[in-house]
Amino acid sequence: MSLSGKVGLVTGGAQGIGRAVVESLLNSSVKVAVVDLNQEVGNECQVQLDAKYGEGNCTFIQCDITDGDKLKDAFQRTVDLYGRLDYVVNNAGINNENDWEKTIQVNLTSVIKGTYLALDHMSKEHGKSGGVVINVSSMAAFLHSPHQPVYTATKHGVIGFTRAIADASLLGDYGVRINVLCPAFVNTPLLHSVENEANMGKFVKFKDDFKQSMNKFGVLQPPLIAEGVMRLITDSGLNGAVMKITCSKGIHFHTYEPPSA
Ligand SMILES: NC(=O)C1=CN([C@@H]2O[C@H](COP(=O)(O)OP(=O)(O)OC[C@H]3O[C@@H](n4cnc5c(N)ncnc54)[C@H](O)[C@@H]3O)[C@@H](O)[C@H]2O)C=CC1
Ligand SMILES: CCCCCC(=O)/C=C/[C@H]1[C@H](O)CC(=O)[C@@H]1CCCCCCC(=O)O
Repeated sequence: MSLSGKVGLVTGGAQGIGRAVVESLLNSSVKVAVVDLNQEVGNECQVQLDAKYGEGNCTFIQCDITDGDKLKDAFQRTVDLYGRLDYVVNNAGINNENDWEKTIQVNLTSVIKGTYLALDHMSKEHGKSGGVVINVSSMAAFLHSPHQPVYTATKHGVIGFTRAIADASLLGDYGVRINVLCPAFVNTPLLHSVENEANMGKFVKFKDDFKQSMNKFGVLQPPLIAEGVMRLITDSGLNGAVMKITCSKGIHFHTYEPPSA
């Protein structure tokens, strides 16, 4: 399936999982907007991606996704620059049990806003030609973590929201497939935040337990997560899917029992 000529937007795309996703999209000839808070890492990312993939294929847009107006502008700038929008990956996330309200804003509220903005630009309801949204949750949504109660809550929320809006898209014939991705531990800068009291708050005292869990379950590399994202984009049968990625089982899907009367 050729993705050439398509346009993607990835939040938190300047490093970690988001950066790997951006590179997979560029490798498939998709033009990409890299939306990220971090100006310095974003500039560095732009220079490296221009050198590797050629200028004009991606653009870094500095944006705090918790600022609704700025997020709206980032979407509009992407469409103004590349003429359309086909794929949105709501990936940016933080781990901060101290400032837990911020964690809810970044990990859940902004994912909801990003999904609604994606629909504004892609839904047939608005005369657009459809697309795919992928929201990044975590295996923390399945294995409740004593180190991260609010992080865990946000990741549960992302799954609930995504499954419900995916059903709405199907019922309303929006032409947009909306899926959720739940990785286990991934080797990115986020994982190092487990050491910091500033991030973990009073739960920092459980950091050894957290590290034991990483040793037990293993740590994935970002390109495998990007492979999962590409599958969610290219498999036209997937809507409301909950993809899990773990060391033990690789890429697989969560199945839910059908509701009984
Ligand atoms: N690393 C891991 O073990 C796992 C990560 N995840 C999820 O994957 C996603 C990506 O995480 P990583 O790549 O590991 O993290 P990371 O910390 O390496 O990268 C996150 C990126 O998001 C950006 N960002 C943070 N707050 C932002 C804001 N307000 N506005 C715009 N950009 C912002 C950062 O500047 C950074 O470039 C997150 O949603 C995370 O919860 C899920 C499961 C495991
Ligand atoms: C320092 C914060 C990084 C947060 C990254 C993340 O989302 C981690 C999630 C783990 C959470 O801390 C505890 C968990 O349950 C999550 C990962 C669990 C991996 C289970 C793998 C199971 C399997 O291999 O079958």
